[in-house]
Amino acid sequence: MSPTAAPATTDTTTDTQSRDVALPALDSLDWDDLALQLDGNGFAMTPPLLSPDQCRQMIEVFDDDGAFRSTIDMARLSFGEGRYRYFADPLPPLVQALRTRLYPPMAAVANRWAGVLGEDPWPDTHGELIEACSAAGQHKPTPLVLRYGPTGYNCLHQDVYGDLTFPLQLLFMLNTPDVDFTGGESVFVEQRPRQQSRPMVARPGLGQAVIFPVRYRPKQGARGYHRVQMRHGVSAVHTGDRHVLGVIFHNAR
Ligand SMILES: O=C(O)CCC(=O)C(=O)O
Ligand SMILES: [Fe+2]
Repeated sequence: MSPTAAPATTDTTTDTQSRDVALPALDSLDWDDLALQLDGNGFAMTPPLLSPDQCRQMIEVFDDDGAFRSTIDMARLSFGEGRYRYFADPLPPLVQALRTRLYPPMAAVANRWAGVLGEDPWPDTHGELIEACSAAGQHKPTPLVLRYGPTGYNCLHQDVYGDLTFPLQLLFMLNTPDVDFTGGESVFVEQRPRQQSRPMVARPGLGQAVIFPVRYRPKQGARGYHRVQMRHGVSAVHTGDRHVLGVIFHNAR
């Protein structure tokens, strides 16, 4: 570090490092197309956003105990089969960069949704969202890495961690489907009011992300907009290992 550099606090160190993370595909994301996918199907698939190297780094960090604040054995809690680990603060620069750089365009979608549903608007920056989380007693980071081996799966759920729930989240595929693993589809079930539920499946490739609602999204009906609930999970992995990076924007209690 140069002698003129500002004194390092954990936060500024992470922010400085995260500004240097190369994520060129983020800048050319077509948010109009992603919003159309979200409004039409309830989820949106991006082009590859992470490089194969970045995917490998995120898989390797899974075995670094010091990087995580908590580890969940899914079978023990009847959540499914596999393990996931929540990152500790300070987040790895890549994860911090994804959270801060993806938040503003996601907040634009979230604010359009809030508008039609008559809900309060979301702040423009992720820093402000994290301050609002702190004020609500939600201090713990929620980004996580999940590892499923053969027979591993994840029951349908919603990632709610307190009163404050930012309405959109992402998952990043860290392996190559049909090469590193088989099975293990991302599953979404949309629960429509007074109607049967709609199942959907996504198969993101290496480095691709899926954007989806944490709890619900607005859908236009005959009498204006209503909320359509969504849950997500993973079908059984048949062979190999499947790793995913989950980016949730709100913090946890
Ligand atoms: O492994 C998956 O595809 C789902 C991960 C998940 O539940 C999440 O990222 O919140
Ligand atoms: Fe989840």
